[in-house]
Amino acid sequence: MTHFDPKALADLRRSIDAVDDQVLALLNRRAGLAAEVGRLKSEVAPEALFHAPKREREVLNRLEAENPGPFPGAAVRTIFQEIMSACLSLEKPLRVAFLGPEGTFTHLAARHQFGGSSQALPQGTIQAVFQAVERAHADYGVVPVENATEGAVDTTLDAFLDSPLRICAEILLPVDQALLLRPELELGSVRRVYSHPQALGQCRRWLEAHLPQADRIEAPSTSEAARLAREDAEGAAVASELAAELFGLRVAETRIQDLAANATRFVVLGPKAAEPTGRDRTTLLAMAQDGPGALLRLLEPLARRGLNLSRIQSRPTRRKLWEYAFFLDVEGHAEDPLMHEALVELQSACASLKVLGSYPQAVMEGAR
Ligand SMILES: O=C(O)C(=O)C[C@]1(C(=O)O)C=C[C@@H](O)C=C1
Repeated sequence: MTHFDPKALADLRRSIDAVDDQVLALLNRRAGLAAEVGRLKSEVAPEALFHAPKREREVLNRLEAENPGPFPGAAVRTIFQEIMSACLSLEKPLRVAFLGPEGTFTHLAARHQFGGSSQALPQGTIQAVFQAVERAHADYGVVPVENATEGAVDTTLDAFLDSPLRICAEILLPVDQALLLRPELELGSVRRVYSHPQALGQCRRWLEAHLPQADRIEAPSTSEAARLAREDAEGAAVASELAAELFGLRVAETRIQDLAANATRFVVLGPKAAEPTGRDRTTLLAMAQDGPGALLRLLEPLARRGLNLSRIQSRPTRRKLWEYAFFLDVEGHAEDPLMHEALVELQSACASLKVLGSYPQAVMEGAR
């Protein structure tokens, strides 16, 4: 065994301190430059959104590609996302509405996309997130749209039917559900399990096996479920580990979802369309014309051009009996020539067609 040398450790830590001082000085120099960018922008358009997602993507891609290591590439992205979020807060803080309360998976997704220095505006419902952006109380909104186990989030799809908002980004996050209990409570004494219906669905088998005696009680969000469990002497919640921390609960079991690789896809509602990146996705909202072959006429213009349809979902329009709206996710950007051609053709094949947005395809966090 080698001899532990406390002096060598102290020396190394002193060297780390010196490097940290340099990192801090450089961060402040960077913040000064960003503040100058902010002043420049406010001279041109004081009311404009200062957030520049394309520039952020370029910065992250360049730094990750040029990173010689040993500093981990994924950490380069996370840290520089935070640095840019902090720099932007000096220019003009970004207001981000999301399905709250704080601690939901949607909150995690919003932080992942916009960093911790953005202003978090938790909303009670998915509809309220849409309204916050529509009324310009928020610059962006983050809502869940699809889960790997449970499928579509119908409330989000329905909100698009009545909203002028567009999708400007998507976020893909692994979702690990945990069973949270009051610190003194044992699993056998639980009588009620609170959670969002989607989360209860994701953990159906685990709950049947381990808590057959408990009633399932639906809550508007996983964090709200954690708050309810905190107030119920015989209650538990299915929520994130972050919610346990925020609401003073104990994590009785982690990763209780039926599908180990559970993930949720979120979309970002925003004011501006995203520019093409070469690896994009387009979401369309189409009302098919009534009559035989209507769905075929919707798909054919895409298939003929080899455009990959990654998802199709239908929802009743609630305007007319048996009338359906189709949500289509197609790989590519609306400005790509082939996609553009297909959209023109689709326009005449549908009763109505709306491009909900073209945006960069998300890569699962931690899988870059
Ligand atoms: O380059 C800009 O436009 C900036 O505002 C600077 C900066 C940055 O910190 O690098 C900050 C926020 C933007 O979203 C993009 C980049």
